[in-house]
Amino acid sequence: METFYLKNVAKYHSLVNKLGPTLKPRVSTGEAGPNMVVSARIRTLSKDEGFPSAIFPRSNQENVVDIHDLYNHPRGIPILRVLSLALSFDYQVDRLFNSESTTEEIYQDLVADLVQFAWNGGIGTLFAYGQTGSGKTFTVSRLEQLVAVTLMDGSLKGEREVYMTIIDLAGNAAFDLLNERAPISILEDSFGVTQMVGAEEYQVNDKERMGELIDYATSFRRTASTLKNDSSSRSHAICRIRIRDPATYSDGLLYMIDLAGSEGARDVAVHGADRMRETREINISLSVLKDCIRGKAQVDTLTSSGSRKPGLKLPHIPFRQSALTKVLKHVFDPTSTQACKTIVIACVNPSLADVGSSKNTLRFAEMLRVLIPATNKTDLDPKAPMDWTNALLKEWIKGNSGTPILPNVLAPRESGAQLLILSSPEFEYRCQKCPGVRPEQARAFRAKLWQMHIDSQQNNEPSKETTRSKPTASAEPDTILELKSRMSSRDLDPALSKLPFKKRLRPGMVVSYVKPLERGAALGLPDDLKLAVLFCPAQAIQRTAKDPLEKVDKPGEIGHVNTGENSADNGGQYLCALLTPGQSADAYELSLWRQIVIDVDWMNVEVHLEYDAATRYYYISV
Ligand SMILES: Nc1ncnc2c1ncn2[C@@H]1O[C@H](COP(=O)(O)OP(=O)(O)OP(=O)(O)O)[C@@H](O)[C@H]1O
Repeated sequence: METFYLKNVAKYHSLVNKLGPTLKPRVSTGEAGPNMVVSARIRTLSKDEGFPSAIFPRSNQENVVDIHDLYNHPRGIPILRVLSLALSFDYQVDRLFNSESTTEEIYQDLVADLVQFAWNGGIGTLFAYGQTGSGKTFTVSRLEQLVAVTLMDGSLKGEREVYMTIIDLAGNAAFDLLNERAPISILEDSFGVTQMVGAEEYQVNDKERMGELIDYATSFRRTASTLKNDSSSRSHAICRIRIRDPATYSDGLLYMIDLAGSEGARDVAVHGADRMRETREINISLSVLKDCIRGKAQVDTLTSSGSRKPGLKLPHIPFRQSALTKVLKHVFDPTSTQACKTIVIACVNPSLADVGSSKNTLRFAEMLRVLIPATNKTDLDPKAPMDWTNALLKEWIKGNSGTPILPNVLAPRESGAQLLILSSPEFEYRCQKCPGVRPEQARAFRAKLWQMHIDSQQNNEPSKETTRSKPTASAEPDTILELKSRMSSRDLDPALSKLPFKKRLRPGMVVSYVKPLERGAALGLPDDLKLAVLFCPAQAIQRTAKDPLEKVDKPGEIGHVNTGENSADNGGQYLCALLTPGQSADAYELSLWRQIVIDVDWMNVEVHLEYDAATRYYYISV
């Protein structure tokens, strides 16, 4: 085929030049949601490749590209496929970067906001997807360096601690790229939290150090040569940046993922059976990823577009089906209450020789776009923010802020539900972007929205009934409400309650604890934090962090996890997550990332908590 293309380069140019500029415009049936941007980057075409460019950004319609493929007609005269199958090869994304766009432009347009979002406590995820040699590593590695600069140059407001972990996944096996590619395990603990067991996490304080770690990890990435790329990445590389706010102990997360190249069967045929199997595994994990990204976007759309109904059956998100999506559980888990934003960069090589793969990549990108249908609903409750579309929300902001909080700045595309789950630093940051808005006004405005939401849910008796219903051990939950109803910390076996609680410690149990003063001070914990959820025995996560560059052992550097140096018996310690007081009395928020090790001796008593889906808080039940 490549010979055919090369022989007909002149013919191809003349056919493309004859095409008029106006092809039938693409018509969107809705608008993109605020939490997902699907973009495409057309890589620069090197002259040495010898093929003309076959991908053409449409001049009269933004973010649409046409691919013109040459067809070897049986009568012997090559024709453009696009003429015989009009509209077959045009694709639309949310944001298109042409071959002149630099990675710096992509960063400014898409990624800078994602970094700010994670800095403010959200979960930001960036994927680079595309066939081998399409520029994924080129794009992600430069973006990582730019992220390092932003995180470390002091331009973001507030104090944060930054931690990095970099792993790669080949099939279902996982390896630590900051520890000489040592094998690690991706496990879900009994509390349902995914742990990268054995992976090291490093605190970083300057951009040089971050850059060194990124380069060090790259040198351990698994690569092999393909027809398209001399050193093709045959694994998914995941860089996780955890951004801790020491004032609140909450974590924002930024994932930057350079996916393995999707190779066609033609490319791997010359490499034998092992390579075929490897390619099959990569393609399966990419397919699961597509289902998860799409499923999550559908769930977001259904639960936040104003069309959510109680008991609504939500799409299944198969995040347990591959190691890649398991690591990203809290991005895809529909029960996650942390706000998430996702960016996909579909990378394509514009060469005519690659049209087949480019079409696949752009088709994949299009499939990830879940559009929010235009709605003219009239039955939305004006007192229930969960129901509000973006238009209603903007109206409310305009009429209620009292200060000049601009609707387009606070909620450019969000629905009411999406604004509610935005982290408070992000909410306040957006308010303060409006001239003249003070921090206390921003906080008060958020409280006003939340109060309205809580009031609206309290009037909604049937939903309360559902959320408080008895847990059942059988059958997978189908809806968010049903799932939340099982989020009680009570032991499912009432007979066990007769035993002293220290004899029946189990993951998921909530305990109150009193820490000896000097230990509390050493951990830097505020005095009011006295409830915690047990995860697992401390020895299950004990480790030391080895600095891969300086070869120095740094015990206990991971997060603020105390590895129990003062304890005589490690079996008497549990890794726990803290519960922090919420906005209303007796309400608590679960901070999954604020983990500490607690001695059993410090524990006082078991506390029963019930999750209330309406307010998204845990309440002490008597
Ligand atoms: N936008 C670009 N401008 C200039 N050169 C580029 C660009 N994108 C990629 N390249 C070059 O193309 C080659 C392949 O890029 P890269 O290794 O990033 O591809 P990849 O998609 O990560 O491939 P694989 O999946 O096989 O790892 C590299 O030599 C890279 O420098």
